[in-house]
Amino acid sequence: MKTTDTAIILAGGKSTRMGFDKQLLRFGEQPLIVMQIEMLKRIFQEIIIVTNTPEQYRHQSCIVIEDEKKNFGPLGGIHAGLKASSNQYSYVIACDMPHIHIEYIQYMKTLIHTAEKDLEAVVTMLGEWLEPFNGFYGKYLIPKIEEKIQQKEHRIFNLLNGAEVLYIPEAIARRFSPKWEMFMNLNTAEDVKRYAAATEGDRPEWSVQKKLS
Ligand SMILES: Nc1nc2c(ncn2[C@@H]2O[C@H](COP(=O)(O)OP(=O)(O)OP(=O)(O)O)[C@@H](O)[C@H]2O)c(=O)[nH]1
Repeated sequence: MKTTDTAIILAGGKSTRMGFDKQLLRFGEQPLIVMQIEMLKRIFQEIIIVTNTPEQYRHQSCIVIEDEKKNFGPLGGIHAGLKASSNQYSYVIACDMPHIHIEYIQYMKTLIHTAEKDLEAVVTMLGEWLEPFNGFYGKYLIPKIEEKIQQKEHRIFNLLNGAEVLYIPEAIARRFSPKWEMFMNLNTAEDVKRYAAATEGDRPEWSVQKKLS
């Protein structure tokens, strides 16, 4: 039985380029990560946040965990999230991605459910480049991630290289998100300013919270 009802939000990064903890980025009344949680709850029964600061989420009805393998970047977060997931496949997104595309997520779920093979991941290509987030990862990958971590290999690209992956071509993904917004992430304060300026009118002003709760 292929189950796809978990979303994992990766929020355990160092935010070095941003200069402040990305988990605290706020647009108007709500932190971005809380907006993500609300949106993802529409289509997922289980939400898992993988963070270094679990105490900040005590008011959220989510599963909140820390990396088991620390300092392995997003791969460590995916590993902890997949282990905690009660579904065979989990959707994975970074906490700095403001555009969640529900139809695209549903499309990927359908690909998993209708695939003849047992896939290990569904991710999208941008030309030759892999988009590691806004994709699905299967529990089958847990031992492979552990092997990579043991080899001190952090790159998601190299993990997927040896796995049964369905790569969605760019042209198909662009039918859903012509300007590629659904893969956009905010790495620097400049990115945030640019994004806020581009969405002026749609998004309330941005700020940084002191803490989430
Ligand atoms: N759980 C977990 N999440 C991580 C880890 N490293 C990065 N992430 C998350 O993965 C996503 C992409 O991270 P990056 O932007 O590449 O890294 P970052 O540490 O947040 O930022 P920089 O320090 O500027 O590279 C973000 O949502 C991060 O919070 C980690 O070690 N553990």
